[in-house]
Amino acid sequence: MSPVSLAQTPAAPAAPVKTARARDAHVAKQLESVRPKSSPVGDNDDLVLTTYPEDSQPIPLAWGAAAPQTRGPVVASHYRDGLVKHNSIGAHSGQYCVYHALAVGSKQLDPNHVADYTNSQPAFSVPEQKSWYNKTDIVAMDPLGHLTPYLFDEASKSENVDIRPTIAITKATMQLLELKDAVDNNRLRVDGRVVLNSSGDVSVSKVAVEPVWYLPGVAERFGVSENELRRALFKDTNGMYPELITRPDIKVFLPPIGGLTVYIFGDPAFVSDPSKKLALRVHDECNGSDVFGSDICTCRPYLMFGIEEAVKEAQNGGSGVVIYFRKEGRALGEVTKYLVYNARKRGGDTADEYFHRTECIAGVRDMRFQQLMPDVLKWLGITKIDRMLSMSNMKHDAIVEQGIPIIERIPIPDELVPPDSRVEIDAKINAGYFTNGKIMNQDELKNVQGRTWNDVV
Ligand SMILES: Nc1nc2c(ncn2[C@@H]2O[C@H](COP(=O)(O)OP(=O)(O)OP(=O)(O)O)[C@@H](O)[C@H]2O)c(=O)[nH]1
Ligand SMILES: [Zn+2]
Repeated sequence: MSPVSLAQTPAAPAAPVKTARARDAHVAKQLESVRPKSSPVGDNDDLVLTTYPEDSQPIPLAWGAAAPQTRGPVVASHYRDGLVKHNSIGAHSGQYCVYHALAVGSKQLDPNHVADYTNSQPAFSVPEQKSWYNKTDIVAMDPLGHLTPYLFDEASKSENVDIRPTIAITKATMQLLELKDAVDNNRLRVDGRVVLNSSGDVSVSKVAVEPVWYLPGVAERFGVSENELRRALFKDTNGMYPELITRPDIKVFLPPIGGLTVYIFGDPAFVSDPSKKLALRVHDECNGSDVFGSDICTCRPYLMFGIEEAVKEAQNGGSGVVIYFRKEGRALGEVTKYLVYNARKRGGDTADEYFHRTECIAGVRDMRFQQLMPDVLKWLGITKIDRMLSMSNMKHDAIVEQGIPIIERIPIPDELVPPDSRVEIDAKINAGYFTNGKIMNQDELKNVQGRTWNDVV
């Protein structure tokens, strides 16, 4: 197998190849040098390990350009003519790209399947924003990702490439026991518009977003150079994406990570209307609590409180937004989180040691890095947040740093803090989370104790 060495990385893109026919011959010749000659897993003559600028003719993609057609589509797929024409590194659908590969590999999916998007168009419109058309406001999602089948259908056909949406917009009715309880106990009223009936069914508009990173912009948010970011992404994923190194001309990367979902209560048009009040909860995934009700943290109760407050804001003539990010266990994953739980329960679960236990195992206490989170707020056209349903200083600072003021911060009410999660909440408050109550010192935190294994069993 001929190795693809970093030394082959060209300093700058070569002059473009003129005609399609000449280009194809040129590409075939160039790609010969990077084809594996033999492989322990069989005949791989048709595989290309990576591409180089001089082999390629990417479809133009000018991130932040002033109009959709000058901006151009995000093209990641190597199928059809995509090998030569792709303008993005990585594959669609975040972490689910691997399932796509399994479907193709197990011959259940034709890789050249052409999607039929009939009737899949957005169920409501998100008003176009200035932030969609500059290089700095939005760097972690494609602001045109919901419009691709309509804006770039022609390009998809004429260029013979796969251009896929990365955003989808729909509507639903939500049924949650906590919302029924809120109606039963007169915290929410039935208005037939937002709260539909006495069962507490709620009308919601929602948006699913897959990650699309503009690498220079992401690097800037993290205060590193684009090259440092590319090298880290390449090396730390054990070389999963050689084009991060071999294609400095390609600026967009579809990372294999979870996306986000926006839940909007009330009229979606009000979200970007500064004359209407906005309540917002930004929530990071905690499957154990959010779905399965573990009482070791405040996640589900704060999420439910956030939804209830968002619904109230919508009923009061404003709107409410809840954004759910797939960043399980502070983006460390559930395995790390459970290892930390064990270490906490075996080591005396006190609030003064709460973050230290995660640091011991993961090396850091948190990998959520909220710097990219505000992009979706800008995409929605949010210019201020009247009521922020979060105590997190990291979320607060990231939003304010991106120029969106937060008028009021609302902590989780004490009565909603579950039995075993006092440790978490007091440790967080000591570490800088917002509170209207007492901030304990390190000594006092030693006395805030969670369950031990003996209590759990
Ligand atoms: N690694 C680790 N993650 C945890 C632990 N407890 C909760 N989490 C994760 O921490 C994150 C909590 O996110 P959010 O519910 O958005 O809350 P927050 O950012 O801490 O702050 P608030 O907005 O004030 O609730 C989720 O990703 C949880 O899965 C823990 O002990 N260890
Ligand atoms: Zn949790």
